Amino acid sequence: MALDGIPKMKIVHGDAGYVLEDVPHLTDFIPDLPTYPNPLQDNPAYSVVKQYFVNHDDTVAQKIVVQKDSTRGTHFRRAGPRQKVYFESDEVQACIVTCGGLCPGLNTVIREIVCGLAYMYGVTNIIGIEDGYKGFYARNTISLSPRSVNDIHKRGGTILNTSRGGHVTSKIVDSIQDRGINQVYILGGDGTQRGASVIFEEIQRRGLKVAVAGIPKTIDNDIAVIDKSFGFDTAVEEAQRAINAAHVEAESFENGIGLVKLMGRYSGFIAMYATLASRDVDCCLIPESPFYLEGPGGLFEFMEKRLKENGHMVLVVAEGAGQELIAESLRTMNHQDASGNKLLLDVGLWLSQKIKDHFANKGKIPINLKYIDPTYMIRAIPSNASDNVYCTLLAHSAIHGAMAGYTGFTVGPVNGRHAYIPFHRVTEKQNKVVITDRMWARLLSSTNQPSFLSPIDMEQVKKEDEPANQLFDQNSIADDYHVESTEGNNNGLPDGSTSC
Ligand SMILES: Nc1ncnc2c1ncn2[C@@H]1O[C@H](COP(=O)(O)OP(=O)(O)OP(=O)(O)O)[C@@H](O)[C@H]1O
Ligand SMILES: O=P(O)(O)OC[C@H]1O[C@](O)(CO)[C@@H](O)[C@@H]1O
Ligand SMILES: [Mg+2]
Repeated sequence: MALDGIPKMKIVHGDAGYVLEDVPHLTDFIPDLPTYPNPLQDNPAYSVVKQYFVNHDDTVAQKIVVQKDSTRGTHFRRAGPRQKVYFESDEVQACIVTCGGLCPGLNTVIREIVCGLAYMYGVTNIIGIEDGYKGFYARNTISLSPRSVNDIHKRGGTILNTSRGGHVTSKIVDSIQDRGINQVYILGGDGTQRGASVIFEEIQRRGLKVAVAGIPKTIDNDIAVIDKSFGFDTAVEEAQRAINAAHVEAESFENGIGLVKLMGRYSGFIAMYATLASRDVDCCLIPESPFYLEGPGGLFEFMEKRLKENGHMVLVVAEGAGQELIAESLRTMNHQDASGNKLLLDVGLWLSQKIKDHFANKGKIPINLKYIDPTYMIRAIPSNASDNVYCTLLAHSAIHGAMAGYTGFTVGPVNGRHAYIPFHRVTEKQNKVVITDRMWARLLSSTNQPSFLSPIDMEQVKKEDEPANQLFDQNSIADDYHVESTEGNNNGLPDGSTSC
């Protein structure tokens, strides 16, 4: 339950600075719940697996690059099936809801929750809530079975539909209670996980035996703690097609410029990875790295040089880049969508016009600019093979956690191992590209673009940047965050927040 807006944390301390940031369990607020043997032990597919069940005290380390004298640091509870479960198969009434924007793989996760519950735990009562959170109280539900979801993973979008806004906690929990739902699987981004957290708190306050499991979804990859979000790889792959087209167009005309706008409201991961993967991009602009157009060291100077050298160039811009520059030139109001997310000004159109105006000036070279905006194309497609496997593991981890009585958690890989992470850890901040980290340096050295930072700016940025996870980059200095940023308690949390 929240105290001054801060959720109560379940922290366990161990030797050598070991800290477990645990997730809630139904028995925390409903004592004496009966347990049952896990039906998986009799499942022919799983019964042969040596050590199939996860040990009760298995945890996953957040920081795996360590030094001789390092403390052990923060850990999360390892995901996976437990010996004992807190639900009998025919007692389970599960529901699934998808919220926020689309993302490749949503249908795969839905399919695998339905099939996983049915095939691993013999659960048959599963319903889909349509249209996101508001569907809890505004729409009828749809019944889901392995048969009805059999080939949905081949389709983009979500068969349940999704929405932004419309989260009224009390009405959602009333609906959960009235329908007798006792496992809630919620797929969505940071906003959705915030919504899931307050649903969990209300369920806990009412003392209901209902497990709430969040499955993080966003192509922006802006969810903290987890290695990466599903659909991200698919989106990066699809972005290659747009970049290829931009390159072909640019190459085929004198002083051709291909400009591609990619998604990324606050985080430039898609633009950064699409650029690194393509090798055809001359300059990548992301929200985390401020840039400027005119004067020495600016974008236009770089473009003139590149066009002189190569006769063409490709620019990739993340939708959230340069917002302050556009706002300055357009003096626009601050608009929001139904979920309260800032509505962005179109950097692609703005930049196209600025580039055209610049090169139209007397004495400048004539250019051929082609602007490609594949925004929704990269997220409205089915997930690729590796995302499909990832989605399956996420669904299974969520099911195992809920069946084992864990609740109020988001599931996701931390350093490659699936873990149960308390909601507040994935919602307290967003994952961003750290421009003082090695991955951004790799990009700068691969495109050879300017950093747009003066030596003074660089010092400032180094001081300000809080390293976050960088997509499996185990060598990243970002991993040092949890030691360097702690004061006193060495667990990455504010002092005084360690009581359990
Ligand atoms: N603080 C909050 N408390 C309760 N509900 C919230 C909160 N923030 C967002 N939500 C709800 O979560 C849902 C999804 O939020 P949002 O539109 O921000 O997308 P998201 O989950 O962050 O996904 P995306 O990756 O597309 O941004 C909406 O229904 C919104 O009302
Ligand atoms: O147009 P919609 O559906 O609100 O979604 C756009 C947003 O969704 C995201 O893909 C995920 O948050 C952002 O990159 C983008 O700004
Ligand atoms: Mg969001």
